[in-house]
Amino acid sequence: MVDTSSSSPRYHLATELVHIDSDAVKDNYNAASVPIYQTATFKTSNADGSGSEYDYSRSGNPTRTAVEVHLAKIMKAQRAFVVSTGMTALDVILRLVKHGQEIIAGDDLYGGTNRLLTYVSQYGGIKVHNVDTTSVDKVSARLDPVKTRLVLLESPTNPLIKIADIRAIVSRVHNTCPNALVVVDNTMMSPYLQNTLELGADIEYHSGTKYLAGHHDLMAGVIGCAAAAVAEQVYFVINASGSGLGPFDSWLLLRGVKTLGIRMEKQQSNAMLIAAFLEAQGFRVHYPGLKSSPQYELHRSMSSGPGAVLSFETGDVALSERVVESARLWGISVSFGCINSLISMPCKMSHASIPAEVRKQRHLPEDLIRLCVGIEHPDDLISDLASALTKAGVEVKAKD
Ligand SMILES: Cc1ncc(COP(=O)(O)O)c(C=O)c1O
Ligand SMILES: N[C@@H](CCSC[C@H](N)C(=O)O)C(=O)O
Repeated sequence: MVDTSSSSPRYHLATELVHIDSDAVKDNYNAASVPIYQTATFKTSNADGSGSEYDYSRSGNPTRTAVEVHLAKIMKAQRAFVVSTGMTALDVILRLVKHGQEIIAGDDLYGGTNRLLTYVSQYGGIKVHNVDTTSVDKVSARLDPVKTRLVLLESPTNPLIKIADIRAIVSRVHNTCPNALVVVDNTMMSPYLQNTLELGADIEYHSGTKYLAGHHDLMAGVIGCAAAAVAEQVYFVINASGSGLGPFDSWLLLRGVKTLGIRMEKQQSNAMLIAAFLEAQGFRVHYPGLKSSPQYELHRSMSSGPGAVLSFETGDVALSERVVESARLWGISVSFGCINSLISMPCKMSHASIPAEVRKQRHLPEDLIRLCVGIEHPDDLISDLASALTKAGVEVKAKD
C-alpha cells in the first residue's frame, strides 16, 4: 500500500516523474534501472506458501509493483494498478457495476469505450445513459440515488475535445448518490496535465498506450483509486481475471513515464502553434488551448494545459479525405500521445465502431480530422499540413 502522507519533500511533477522510489522494489545490486522480473512464479521455503512477498505474477510481480507505486505517487492515488490495455482498465472498473445498476456516460466518447458500454447494456443488464457531459444539469437529471453506480467522464473528450466540469459533477453525484463512483478517463490529459482524483473523482484511468508509454511500442492501462476500499475491489478483479500487466511491459511503461513531462511540454507547445495555424485558415478548431474555445476558462481551472490532441472540421468529407491522404509527415494512424504526429478521420477509424446513425444523433461530424501532435519541429509540421491543405484544394493564407 502506498503511503501518500509521506513527509518526503514534494518536487515539481516533472522531477517526480523521473525519480523512482528505490524502496518500492528490493534490489540487492543497486541496479539503476528497475529489473525485469520475467518470472511466472516465486519460490518459498514454507509448506503453507507463506514467507515470500510474491507467489505468482498474476497476483503480483516486483516490476509491476515498481510502476504501480510510481504511478500512485504521480496520480496522488491511494493505490494504482497497471493492466494490459486501456480497455482492460475500463473492463475491470465495469465489474464493479452489478445487474440492475446504471451508468451515466458521455455522448462523445472514444469508440472502443462506447462499444464496451453498449455490450454491457445489451448483455449485462446494466442501463447506460449517454448524455452531454458538458452540462452538469444534464448529468444530474439522470442521477438515481439507488441505481446509479458509475458516472463515466472523458474530459477532454475524444475526439470533439469537449470539457466536463469535473468538480461540479463530482459534488452533484456524491450529494445525490451514496453508492455512485465518479470515474474519469484522463487519457487525453495524462497525469502530467490534470489530476482528476484531486478534483474529487473516485477512480481515474488511462490508456497507458498513449502519453504514459509515449512511443507507440506498448499497450497498457492504468487505474488509480482514491479510496482503499475501492482499490481492494479493483485488485480483486485484476487478480481474479488475470488482467495485470506483464513484467516486460511494466518495465517499458515505467521507462516511458520518466520522460512524460518533457514530451508533453513539447507536444503541447507544438499543438498550440498548429491550432492557431488552423484557426487562422478559418477552420472550426476544437482545442481548449484556444482563447476562442467556449470552455477555455473551465479547462484552465482544472488542468495545467490543453494537451496535444485537437480536431477540426473542413465542412466536406471528401476534402478531409484529400487533406489526410496528402499529408506526408503526419502518419495516417489511430492512437495519440506519442512522439510522432498522426492524422486521422475519427468517423472512419477510431470511432468507426459507433454506428453511423448514432454518430449522427450525437453530432459527431463525419468530416472531422483529428491531429495528434508529436515532438517534431513545429515548422515542419505546419509546412506539411499547409502543403496537404494546398494539394487538397484549400487556399492557404500566408502568416501575417
Ligand atoms: C480516451 C481513450 N480511452 C481509452 C482507450 C483504450 O485504450 P487502449 O487502446 O490502450 O485499450 C483509448 C484508445 O484506444 C482512448 O482513446
Ligand atoms: N481498431 C481499433 C481502433 C483503435 S482507436 C485507438 C485510439 N483510442 C484512438 O482514439 O485513436 C478498435 O476498434 O478498437
